[in-house]
Amino acid sequence: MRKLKSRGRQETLSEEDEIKLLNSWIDSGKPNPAANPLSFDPIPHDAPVGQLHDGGFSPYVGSKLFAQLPLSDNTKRGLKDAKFFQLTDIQRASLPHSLCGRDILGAAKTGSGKTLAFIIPVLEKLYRERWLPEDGVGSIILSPTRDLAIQLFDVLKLVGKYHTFSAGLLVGGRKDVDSEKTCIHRLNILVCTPGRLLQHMDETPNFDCSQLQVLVFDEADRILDKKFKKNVNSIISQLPKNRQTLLFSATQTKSVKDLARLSLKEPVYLGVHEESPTATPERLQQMAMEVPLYQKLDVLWSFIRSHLHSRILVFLSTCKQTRFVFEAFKHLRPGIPLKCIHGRMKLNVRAAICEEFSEQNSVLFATDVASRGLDFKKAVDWVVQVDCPDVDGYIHRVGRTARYKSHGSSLLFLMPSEMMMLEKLKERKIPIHCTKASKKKMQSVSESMAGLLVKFPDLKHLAQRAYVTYLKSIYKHGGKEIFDDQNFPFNEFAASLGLPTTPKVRMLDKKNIRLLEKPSHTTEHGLMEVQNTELKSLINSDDVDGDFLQVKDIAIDEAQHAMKTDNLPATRVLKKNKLKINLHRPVGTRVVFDDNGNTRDPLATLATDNIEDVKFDPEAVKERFRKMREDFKAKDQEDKVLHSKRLKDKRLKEKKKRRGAKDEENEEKEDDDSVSDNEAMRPHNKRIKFDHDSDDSSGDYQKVLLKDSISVAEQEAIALKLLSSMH
Ligand SMILES: Nc1ncnc2c1ncn2[C@@H]1O[C@H](COP(=O)(O)OP(=O)(O)OP(=O)(O)O)[C@@H](O)[C@H]1O
Repeated sequence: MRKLKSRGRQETLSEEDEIKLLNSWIDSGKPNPAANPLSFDPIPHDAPVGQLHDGGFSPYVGSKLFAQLPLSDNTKRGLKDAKFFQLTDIQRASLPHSLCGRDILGAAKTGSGKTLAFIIPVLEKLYRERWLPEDGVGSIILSPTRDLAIQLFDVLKLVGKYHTFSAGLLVGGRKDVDSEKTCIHRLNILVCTPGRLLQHMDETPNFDCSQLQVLVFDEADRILDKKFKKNVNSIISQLPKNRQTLLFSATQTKSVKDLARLSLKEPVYLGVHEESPTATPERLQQMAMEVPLYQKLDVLWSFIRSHLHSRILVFLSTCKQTRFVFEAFKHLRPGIPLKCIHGRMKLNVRAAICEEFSEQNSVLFATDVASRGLDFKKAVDWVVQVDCPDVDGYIHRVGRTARYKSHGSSLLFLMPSEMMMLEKLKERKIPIHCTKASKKKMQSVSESMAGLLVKFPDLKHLAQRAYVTYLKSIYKHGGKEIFDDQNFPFNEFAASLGLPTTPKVRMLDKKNIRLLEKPSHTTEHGLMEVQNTELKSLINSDDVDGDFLQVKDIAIDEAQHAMKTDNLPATRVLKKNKLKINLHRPVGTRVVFDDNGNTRDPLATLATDNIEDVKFDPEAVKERFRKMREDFKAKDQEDKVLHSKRLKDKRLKEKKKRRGAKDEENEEKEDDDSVSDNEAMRPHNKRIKFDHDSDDSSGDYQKVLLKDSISVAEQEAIALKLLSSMH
């Protein structure tokens, strides 16, 4: 039984009654008696959630059912179809504010329903503004990953299915940019990743966001961090300031520096679980285990072998590691289906794999591409973290289990040098218990791995790359205390992957290049081979998860330098980094083009046109290009402003025209309706109209009219005549 507050009295309703009440409101097609979808009394910013403010009546603060909220029927029906009836904590706390148009900074545990907390206000805002497809972009929902964007788009389609807005999913990795360009101006709600949105802002001429009403950042702290900083700043600079901004995350940023660039207006901070004793879901059981690096695969294998009837999500830190462990374990056949997703896979393949993972008990090896926001259809039983992330990363990874009302467990492997992570987790109110692997159940796989690597050379290559990328990732992210290269067990780790020799790794950072660990075999050929493999893998890498993008340039410089000095075999250089040098033309010679755009021989040009050979001044050229770029940018900006103004005017005109037409139509309809109220009038009016307007006065209709117009006296006279003739 629960108590429901309503006008001046308290009703006690059972859960069943609440649902009945909800259904009756929805089915009756009438608005919720406690709500008017088109008007809102603003709630004071400091109104405590769950209480009436100012002693007065507020129908939605503290609402427990969606039916009690002042939502449009379209949204309510969408929610009902999706079987969303009761509000979660974050929905209950945020919707009353977001529906009033306030900016929100929402923080709530993973799996607590933050998605609906921003999808509903987006739909309602556009509904109340009577947004039409021709009005263009009314709302943008930004997601840090493509996979999460797809999921958000699905929820939007589910809940918004009775609305008439057009919505689009704009994410990288999809090749249909051109078809997006042709229809983007007709989309009202965009769910996108920052990169693709910016691409359209820069490249699509008729893409106009000047009317934007609501901007949403899901996983806001991630989108606002340095990886997306440039893109997000550019996006924000092109959006109108007069908009509503909603930010949600399980690890919300409160950094003034991060938020300042968003121009928020008196944002309401809602940390609904701040008073909770734990920062992670209460139904989540969390364990940590001390595992030396070289035993990680043995422990992971043994864990999988003893949980064959579970759905297990295993996080590793780089794409190569993920691929290697997946491929190697697949050959070893643990007795449960294995799958893997990482950033280098195609988007649709990743989506299909996630779908499959939801359908059957299996193990999914994943990089952090799956760590934020993903909501697998069926509950994940275990989240295993083979490599230790930072605390925020930990919260999001374990958040893939124990979602909404389900239970789940997690296991974190910590190397002896990482044990202080336990303290950091406890400081952030994350209850985690230490555990040990059962010796009886431990099985070693390194020997089998070594056999596999001999049999499958590709796998050996993958193992070497996994080794290199892992070391680089902990070197870059782990900090000195974790990565102590003097005592690091390089050889044992390589052996645990089944590698016969320890690859030599050059740690590259901006300042210095260090060689770590003497290789266990020293033939020059062997050494070269590994170095070159490593360079190649770095240069070719678009390994988003491995985070080696910064290293790329150095690696290329090195490769080029090495080619010059040491005569090392050539290493592939990225196309875009190749210097385009025209060998036939001396450097510093002016290039002259003829009217058709063809280059002319410089000497011939000198002879015929008497043009002086201009000395090449790189600084001057740079300066000229810089100026040209600035001019272009300014011009481009001007054009954009002009274009969006034109579009806006056009839209307003069309809207006015449409509304005018609609009003006329309504007036006509009203006229008609008022006429139809007086049934006797309609045929009469019509007839008169017909009679007077018609040229053809001899028609049937006229005859009927004539018949009708015989007077009573005439009728009597005719009747009398008939009677007398009968007698
Ligand atoms: N009001 C509700 N009633 C029933 N189920 C709900 C409700 N709100 C959300 N859910 C369900 O709870 C699950 C988690 O929701 P959601 O993905 O929005 O969580 P989240 O807080 O965004 O998680 P994360 O922080 O991991 O992104 C989903 O399966 C969703 O369908």
